[in-house]
Amino acid sequence: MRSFNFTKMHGLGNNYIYVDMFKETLLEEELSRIAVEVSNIHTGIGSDGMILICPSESAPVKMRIFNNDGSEGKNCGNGLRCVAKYAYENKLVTEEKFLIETLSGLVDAEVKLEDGEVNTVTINMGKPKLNRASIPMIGDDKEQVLNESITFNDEKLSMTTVSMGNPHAIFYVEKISDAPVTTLGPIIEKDERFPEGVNVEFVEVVSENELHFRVWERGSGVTQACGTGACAAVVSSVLNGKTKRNTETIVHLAGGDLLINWQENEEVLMTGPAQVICKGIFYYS
Ligand SMILES: N[C@@H](CCC[C@H](N)C(=O)O)C(=O)O
Repeated sequence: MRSFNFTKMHGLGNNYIYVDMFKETLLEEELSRIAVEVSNIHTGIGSDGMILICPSESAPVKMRIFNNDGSEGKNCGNGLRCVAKYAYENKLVTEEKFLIETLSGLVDAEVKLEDGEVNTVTINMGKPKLNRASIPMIGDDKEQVLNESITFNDEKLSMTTVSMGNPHAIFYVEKISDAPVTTLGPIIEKDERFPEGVNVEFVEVVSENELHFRVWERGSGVTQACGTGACAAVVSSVLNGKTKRNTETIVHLAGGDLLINWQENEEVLMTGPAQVICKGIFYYS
C-alpha cells in the first residue's frame, strides 16, 4: 500500500484534503483518481476535493485544485486562504504578504495573525473577466452575459456570468431558502452552452452591501461555500446595480460570511477565515 501525509482544512466549511508537494510525491497521471478516492466519504477521508501545495517558479507556492469528481479547477478562493495559512504556519514563507500561483495566474495573499496563528486571510483575486469567450460560453465572443434571459429545463431565468479564473453563472432569487440549488444546479452545470461546465450560484440581495448566497459547484455539487463564487456574485451584483463598487459587501454563505470588495482598480479583494481540521496519513492502492 502507498501513502501520503495530508492536512484537512476548510474555509467556511468548503473542505479539501491538502497535500504538501514540497514533501510528498504523487504521480501526475494518478492525481485525478486519487482526488476521487480521498474525497469519498465512505472509503476515503471525505471532502469537496483535493488541493496540492506545490513548488512554483514564479511564487513561493502554487495551488492546484481537484474537485471531488476528479476534474481539475483553475481557481479556488477558499482553497487559496487555506494554502496561505498552511504556507505561513509551515514556514514555506516568512512574510505576511506573499504571492500564490494558480492555474489562472498569480494572486497576492495577506495573512492576519492571532496568537501566532493565521486567523483570517485576504486574497487579491485579481480582475474578473466578463466577456462570453472568457467564461467560456457559446455565443458572440464580444458580448457580456448580463441579466440575459435563458431557458434551462423549460424554466426561463435571468443569468449573469463572471470568470474569476473559473466560470460562474449567477441567478437572483427572492428568498435564498427557495433557491433551486439541487434541482437546477446540476442541469445548468452541465449545459452544453458551457463547454467547460460552470459553477452555479443563487443570490438574494439583502441590501446594497449584503447578499445571501448558495452554490452548486462544478465537479463537487453542493458545498458550504465558494470563494470565487462569492467574488463573482458581488461583481454581478455591482454590474446589475444591486450593490456598490469599492465597498465591502458581506456575503452570507451556508458555512459563514466572506467580505468581498470589487475595487475601483477592477481587482476583487476577498477576506475570510481558514482553519485546520486534522492531519494524518492516507493509504491508497
Ligand atoms: N470551492 C472553490 C472553487 C473550486 C473549483 C470549482 N468547483 C471549479 O471547478 O471551478 C472556491 O472556493 O472558489
